Amino acid sequence: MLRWITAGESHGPALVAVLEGMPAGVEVTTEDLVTQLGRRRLGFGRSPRMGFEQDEVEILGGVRHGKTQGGPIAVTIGNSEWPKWQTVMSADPVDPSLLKPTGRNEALTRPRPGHADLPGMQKFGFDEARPVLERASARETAARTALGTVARQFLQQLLGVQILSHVVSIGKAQTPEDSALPTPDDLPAIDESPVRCFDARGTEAMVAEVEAVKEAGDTVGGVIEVLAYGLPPGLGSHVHWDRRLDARLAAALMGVQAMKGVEIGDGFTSAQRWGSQAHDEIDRGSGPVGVTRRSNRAGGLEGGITNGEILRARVAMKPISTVPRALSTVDVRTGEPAVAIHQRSDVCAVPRAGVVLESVVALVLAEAALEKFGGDSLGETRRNAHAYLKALEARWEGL
Ligand SMILES: Cc1cc2nc3c(=O)[nH]c(=O)nc-3n(C[C@H](O)[C@H](O)[C@H](O)COP(=O)(O)O)c2cc1C
Ligand SMILES: C=C(O[C@@H]1CC(C(=O)O)=C[C@@H](OP(=O)(O)O)[C@H]1O)C(=O)O
Repeated sequence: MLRWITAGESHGPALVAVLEGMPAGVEVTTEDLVTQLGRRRLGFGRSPRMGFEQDEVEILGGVRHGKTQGGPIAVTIGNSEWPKWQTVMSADPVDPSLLKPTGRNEALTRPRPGHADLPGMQKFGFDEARPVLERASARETAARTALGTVARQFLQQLLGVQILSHVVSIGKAQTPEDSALPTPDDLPAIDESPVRCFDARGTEAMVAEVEAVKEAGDTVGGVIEVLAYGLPPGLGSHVHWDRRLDARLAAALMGVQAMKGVEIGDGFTSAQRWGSQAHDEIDRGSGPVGVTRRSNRAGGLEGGITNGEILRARVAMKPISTVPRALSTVDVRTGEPAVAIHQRSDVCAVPRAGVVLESVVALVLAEAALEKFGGDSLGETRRNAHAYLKALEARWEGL
């Protein structure tokens, strides 16, 4: 069983993350984490905070001399902005005279439509939004990105699995329909693109969209596609709803702040097709286990089980709810109409959300791989995986 948990607030001293159940012997370094966290800070439309805040990553446990040890892996990501927030976010009681109701101390009583502010205040009985937004904030995604990096390393070292993502659309600006699917060879191009879009035609239109939105004092969402190459058939299971890998991927993807829709493979388009045009016909072929598909409309999953094709999941991200041209709300202190809180925010976080989605997919796939193959060390898991793949191939011998 693989388990992951995070703690920490957006403006607290640090985020904390623990990954339990990773076998020993997986190569991972602080530098690997820094690389993925760096990708999360990039992208056109990002918040000013991404420009000045640093992710101060430290591996506190579970890794020694660049290899996992089999115990829980503990990571902290310090918030370099913490000194400015020490009083507001102090864990211990502070002298009330230090909490003058100005600047950072101002009570956040004008909840933002679309953020967790109002339902969080109602649920927990808070009279302002600070305690809600601190934990709802997508700052937390840095912690999942760090843990996802360990999962990504494991999958890569186990079976050469590669996980990547690209931006399919921002607002109405999209990658042309006939664009080829990006492959691991395209990774540098995707990472260097301002919107991490594979197709240059799409990139230009998307940059223009973000610029127009910014100019209008608005925000915009979009669609990101996550791809996993090199997965074997047989991860996940059809036998029960909570073992189905499509269900587990959807939960993990929707568990990322602001994600409002998940589509596996051709998902919604398939609902408009007839069956003969919706499925992936099977051939004997040169694939690693003796069969291939004529298409991949299912996105690599049938019956909640990987089928050996490329895994494809598309995720819809809503526009950021901290809209500069502030939206109408009610001040919960006075009951009067008001404009919602706004200090700063991302105009569009779609490009930088891609690495977060890749990371949660990596965690779910690593968990599914460990269920299938077991093992306390990478070597053992790998031996088990290779024996399984050999047996699948042997199925066709003499036929
Ligand atoms: C990478 C990333 C960056 C985000 N940046 C912001 C932001 O700057 N301002 C904001 O209001 N929401 C931002 N969000 C979205 C909020 O965290 C999210 O809308 C909020 O927690 C409410 O959750 P929900 O949208 O899932 O309902 C971001 C989300 C992600 C994934
Ligand atoms: C800090 C990060 O994202 C933050 C996510 C976020 C939100 O409401 O989700 C709001 C913004 O923070 P602030 O309100 O302090 O400007 C983003 O910058 C990060 O991703 O590291």
